[in-house]
Amino acid sequence: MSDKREDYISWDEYFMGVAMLSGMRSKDPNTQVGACIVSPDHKILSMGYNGFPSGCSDDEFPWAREGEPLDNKYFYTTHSELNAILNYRGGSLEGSTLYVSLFPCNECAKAIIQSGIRYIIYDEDKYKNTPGVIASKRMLDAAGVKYRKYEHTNREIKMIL
Ligand SMILES: O=c1[nH]c(=O)n([C@H]2C[C@H](O)[C@@H](COP(=O)(O)O)O2)cc1CO
Ligand SMILES: [Zn+2]
Repeated sequence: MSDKREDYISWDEYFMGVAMLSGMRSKDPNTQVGACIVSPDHKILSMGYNGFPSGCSDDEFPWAREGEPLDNKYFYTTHSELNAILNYRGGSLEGSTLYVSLFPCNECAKAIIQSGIRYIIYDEDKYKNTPGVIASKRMLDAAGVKYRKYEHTNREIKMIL
């Protein structure tokens, strides 16, 4: 008879939890996105969140959503998924799974496909009606990258840090 704990978190809760924790590092005042890439044997390979590239100061580059292209964030932010892919220095991401708190855009979809990620588990899909996300799904479908929505369990996790 085993004395194993029964209320441990599931793989999905674990990896989406890590993705969400990573997103908490984002300085974006409007949307914080986190990503976690996992190997087929459940090992975390990489993590990322949305932010400016190294050397581009969060205090000097703009976080605005509006204004001239050079004066808002969109030219400058690296998306969480791309950061997670680029943060991986170990070799191949072939066959891996991406947990991400927001459905990947078309630019990230290209990087996901080309890096060999085969599965996506996403939480929010708040830009689903935008051309970027429609194009993303079109490419992911064509390339055979599977995606599914994360199912919330409503488990509350409290950490005192
Ligand atoms: O897939 C994504 N991954 C990702 O990290 N982002 C980032 C870029 C921006 O910093 C922010 C989106 O900003 P906003 O929601 O204010 O337009 O989220 C945005 C997307 C778009 O789907
Ligand atoms: Zn993106």
